[in-house]
Amino acid sequence: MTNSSHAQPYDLISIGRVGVDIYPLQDGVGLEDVSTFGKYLGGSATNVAVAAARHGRSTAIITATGDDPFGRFIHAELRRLGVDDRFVGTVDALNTPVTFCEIFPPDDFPLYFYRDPIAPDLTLRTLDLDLDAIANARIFWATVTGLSREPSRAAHHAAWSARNRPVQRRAAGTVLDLDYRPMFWSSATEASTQVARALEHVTVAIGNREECEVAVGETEPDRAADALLERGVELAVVKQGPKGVLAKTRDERVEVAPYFVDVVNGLGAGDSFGGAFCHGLLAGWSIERILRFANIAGAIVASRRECSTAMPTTDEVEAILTAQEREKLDRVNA
Ligand SMILES: Nc1ncnc2c1ncn2[C@@H]1O[C@H](COP(=O)(O)OP(=O)(O)O)[C@@H](O)[C@H]1O
Ligand SMILES: O=C(O)C[C@@H](O)[C@H](O)C(=O)COP(=O)(O)O
Repeated sequence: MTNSSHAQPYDLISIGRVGVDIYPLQDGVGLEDVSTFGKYLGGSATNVAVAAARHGRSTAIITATGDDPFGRFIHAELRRLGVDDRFVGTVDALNTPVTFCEIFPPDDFPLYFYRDPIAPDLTLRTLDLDLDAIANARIFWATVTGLSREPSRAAHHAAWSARNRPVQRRAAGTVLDLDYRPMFWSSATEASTQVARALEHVTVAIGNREECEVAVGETEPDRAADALLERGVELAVVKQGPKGVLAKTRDERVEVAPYFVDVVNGLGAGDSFGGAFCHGLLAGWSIERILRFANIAGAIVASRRECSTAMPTTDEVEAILTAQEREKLDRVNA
């Protein structure tokens, strides 16, 4: 996987989990009582690439599957959803991971990951990476799960070195999704240690309140954002599910209220938020506009069952933004 033949730098390259989400078609019951399931492309980093592709961005995912029918499904879905699959490796000896969830709206969506003995995406090595493509990508998105095991952890650090090397400082558009899934770690303390090392290399950190606690020991959004800025990131984003989102830079604080929806399945909202956030960053929007757009994109996915195929188009999000602005104007003029 060296010497990318992709002529233009990608808008977004993400690295991390891929799998098949096997989600119940019944709500409010445990997996023991579910009778039918849907099959969807999944994995947090993959979902982010799909989300950005839905906004017209050129994206690729660095990951790996097993050599099996689910692996072939993943390649086909990536291509169908507009994500370049050239950096998706195949590990013969491992199965493609599958992920089940339970759906107890509005706020309980337990996940069951089947990634034993190890997921192919955690076996990624530095020599599997196209470091030129990573260095040139306008945004490089990584998640904390990729730091949970070697050789994936070393590969992530090699990727950050490739981006930061020419000028010996953090390259713009280097994002760490604080995504913390406790089942992938021996302890929260070990995760905190690895997140601290990673935060030395990135310019943007995004996480929910629980993830901020693992990252910097804070759950209160303002304090969490401040602590992330103290670690040297330029932009810290604290997602708060149905309570909206806060972002801070050294000179700016922006908070956006939630866009209310009837929640079907909250899983994937953060990934939709992430892909939409990257679209806004690439477009050069103000932080406020980025957050308002991404907030709606996240809420839309919370109102749908699945993740990857639920990602909204730009037009869907813009239509809601326009309606919100019209309502605001009507209120002012009333
Ligand atoms: N129930 C919801 N209602 C409205 N917006 C939501 C809801 N859940 C998520 N969102 C939007 O999506 C963003 C990301 O969701 P969140 O659940 O905080 O992330 P994660 O899935 O990473 O935990 C939130 O900051 C918010 O903008
Ligand atoms: O992330 C996974 O491996 C499973 C995902 O496909 C799942 O949809 C999910 O949990 C999404 O994560 P979130 O956006 O942080 O809720």
